[in-house]
Amino acid sequence: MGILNKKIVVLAGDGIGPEVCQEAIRVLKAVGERFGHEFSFDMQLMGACAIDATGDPLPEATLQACFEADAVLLGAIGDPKYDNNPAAKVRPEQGLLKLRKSLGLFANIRPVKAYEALLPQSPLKEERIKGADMLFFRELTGGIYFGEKGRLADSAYDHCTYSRYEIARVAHLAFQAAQNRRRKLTLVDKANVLETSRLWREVVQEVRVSYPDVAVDYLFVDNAAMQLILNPSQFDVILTENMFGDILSDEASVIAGSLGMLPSASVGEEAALFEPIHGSYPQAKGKNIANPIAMILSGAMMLEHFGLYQEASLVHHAVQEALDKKILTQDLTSPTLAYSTEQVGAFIVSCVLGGVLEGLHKENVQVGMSTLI
Ligand SMILES: NC(=O)C1=CN([C@@H]2O[C@H](COP(=O)(O)OP(=O)(O)OC[C@H]3O[C@@H](n4cnc5c(N)ncnc54)[C@H](O)[C@@H]3O)[C@@H](O)[C@H]2O)C=CC1
Ligand SMILES: CC(C)CC(=O)C(=O)O
Ligand SMILES: [Mg+2]
Repeated sequence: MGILNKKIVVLAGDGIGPEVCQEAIRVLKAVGERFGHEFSFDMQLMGACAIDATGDPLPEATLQACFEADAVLLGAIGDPKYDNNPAAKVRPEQGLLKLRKSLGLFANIRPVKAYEALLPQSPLKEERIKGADMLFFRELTGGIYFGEKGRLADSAYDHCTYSRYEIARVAHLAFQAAQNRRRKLTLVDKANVLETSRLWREVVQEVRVSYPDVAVDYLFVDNAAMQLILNPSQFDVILTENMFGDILSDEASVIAGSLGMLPSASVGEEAALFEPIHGSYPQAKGKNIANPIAMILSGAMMLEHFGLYQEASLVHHAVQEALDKKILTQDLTSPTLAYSTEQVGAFIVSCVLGGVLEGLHKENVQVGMSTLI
């Protein structure tokens, strides 16, 4: 891969969003410096900060910039003044959902693994989580988050709908990823109760015919929530609908050691967006304590999306170095031993600038994304 010139829109958002974005940008600039790539970063408003500035959680200028970008980096959005006000009509999360829909980001890919260096920190028993390495494919633009919703006199409703097309397109991506991994796919649903889940099973049974080398199993979501903690190593690729994927991947972050460790890529036919799976963690806003690694690894997923596998691998090695040397924020260690958000970012930058390139993967090791989009 030669030298690249990429236009990246950054939606830092709310709470800890700007702090973790700053560290990811530093790391990406270090990658640019090391390899000669030109990354430009265009900061745009989305979320509560956009409501404050314009009244709109996703201003037209932001959406336009995202359409024109090579990729979008998103920190997090959300603010307690909306969370604690059920009557609010305009909310930061509406901006995020509209952005996902407008950019057609139908698949949210969330890798989860148990890092050897963090095993002792986990509240889960080491022997249970050791070696766990899974990849969530969460459908991102359908289901209950996007169905018709409303209030009647004394009740409220949120409709959940899925079409065959919506299920099949994300299922194909998940099967292709499984082919590049350990060739196992688990569909998580609630097909014993929900009609939409029965459609998911039907469509996945059709799609699987094209991937005879991938073993498929089916789990009800309640059982899956338990199996994730009991025996996470049984999972390779987990395919599921929007809300189940949202919930289960936060649960799975306990296996990785912290919600601040999990990155994600949201992809569609035309666009790609990279964001940590966590929210705006408002309690930590401005305190320089948030873990920036989920955001930095989201940047690494963006590098893979650009085909920059060696560069992404260098970032992964730099993160590994931080974990091995215990350069950790307070979610992963005791407050007295903890490093700040900026210190963790600075350490990872120094590893990117000084790390050995020999032996780094030149192919995609994380997700096989080049084959996906
Ligand atoms: N994609 C997004 O922008 C998302 C936004 N939200 C919004 O974020 C706001 C807060 O939501 P919560 O439910 O509190 O979820 P959250 O993900 O912001 O935080 C939950 C807990 O996870 C831990 N945590 C999260 N990120 C961390 C990090 N980088 N480093 C260390 N620890 C971290 C903290 O213990 C925190 O209390 C809400 O307004 C919500 O709507 C929630 C999830 C995703
Ligand atoms: C607004 C929410 C759907 C965001 C969230 O929790 C997520 O995408 O993980
Ligand atoms: Mg979530």
